Amino acid sequence: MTQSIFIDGAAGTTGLEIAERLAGRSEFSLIALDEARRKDADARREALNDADFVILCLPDDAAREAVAMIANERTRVIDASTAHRVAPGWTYGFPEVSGHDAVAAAARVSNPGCYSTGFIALLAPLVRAGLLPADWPYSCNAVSGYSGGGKALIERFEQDRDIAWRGYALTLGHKHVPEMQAHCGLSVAPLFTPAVIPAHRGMVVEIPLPLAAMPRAANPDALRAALAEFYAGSAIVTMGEAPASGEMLLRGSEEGGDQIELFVFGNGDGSQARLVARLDNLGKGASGACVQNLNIMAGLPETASLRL
Ligand SMILES: NC(=O)C1=CN([C@@H]2O[C@H](COP(=O)(O)OP(=O)(O)OC[C@H]3O[C@@H](n4cnc5c(N)ncnc54)[C@H](OP(=O)(O)O)[C@@H]3O)[C@@H](O)[C@H]2O)C=CC1
Ligand SMILES: CC(=O)N[C@@H](CCC(=O)OP(=O)(O)O)C(=O)O
Repeated sequence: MTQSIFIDGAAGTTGLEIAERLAGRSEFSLIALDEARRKDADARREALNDADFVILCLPDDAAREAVAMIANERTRVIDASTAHRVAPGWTYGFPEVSGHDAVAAAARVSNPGCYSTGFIALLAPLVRAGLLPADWPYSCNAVSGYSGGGKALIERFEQDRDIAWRGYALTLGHKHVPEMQAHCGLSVAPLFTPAVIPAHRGMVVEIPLPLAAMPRAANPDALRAALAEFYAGSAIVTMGEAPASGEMLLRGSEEGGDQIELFVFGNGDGSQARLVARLDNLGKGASGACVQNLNIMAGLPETASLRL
């Protein structure tokens, strides 16, 4: 039987990419609101309650408002915004880390933030295995393509070609920090330094580790082996090959995709390591993860219509 889907915020960056991925899927039918009605509260309320699955691609306040409009037990929700990522009653939509069964059974799924996806993919399995401490003050440095900031940041970067790097969250209160801390089980909030670069899409998230100074920390080879074992069998989370050239590149022309690649680099004596994740902020960082969660919730193969 065909299941109906309403993407609230379908005209935005994340919503458009989800619709592209779902085009041609016979298992789903899309409920669409035309341009004149896509922000009309009554039209949205009707669509939100008619759909089997709702995917929210909205700013946080509008996402909270949309959830409050759902007045039936049947409609299941995937929220791409930050509104519900540490909220009680919501399942964190990172199936590799939260568990596929939990996502499959959930009525309310919060899609992880793009930076958080890289951070949690790297750190959660290692802390859980006791190979890195849960009580260490981790740092995370990251760069994102400008599509991570939605329509407004895309317009800004495409109008001002002179911006070569944009550091932000300078007062250290980035909205992804609570989910990073909660879903890695850390007792101390990580210190997070994000920046935007003049590429449309793509991101690199890095956790530098002064292993020799850390209590209960394994060596880089053990960390790499543990991540490879944890994600063995996943077509989406993969281990990258150490580049023979000695450098990693993110190219502005890259088309992106729904995989995430993980790397563990270490120095000769194993006293320092760099955990690095490379992903597409619009892929596993947003739309690809929404479609993966939708597939799992609908009981379908998790990689259907993903860009692998
Ligand atoms: N871009 C990314 O890489 C990622 C984004 N996200 C999250 O996904 C969500 C969507 O982000 P993104 O697609 O980038 O943002 P965009 O700004 O590109 O799109 C948001 C869309 O929501 C629409 N909208 C705003 N308010 C309402 C409302 N009250 N009712 C109906 N529609 C409304 C906007 O309309 P209009 O077109 O008129 O402005 C716009 O089309 C956000 O919460 C974002 O944080 C999550 C992970 C990564
Ligand atoms: C480059 C850029 O601005 N990125 C966004 C995060 C994108 C993302 O993951 O969004 P949500 O957490 O809202 O879902 C930011 O840092 O606010």
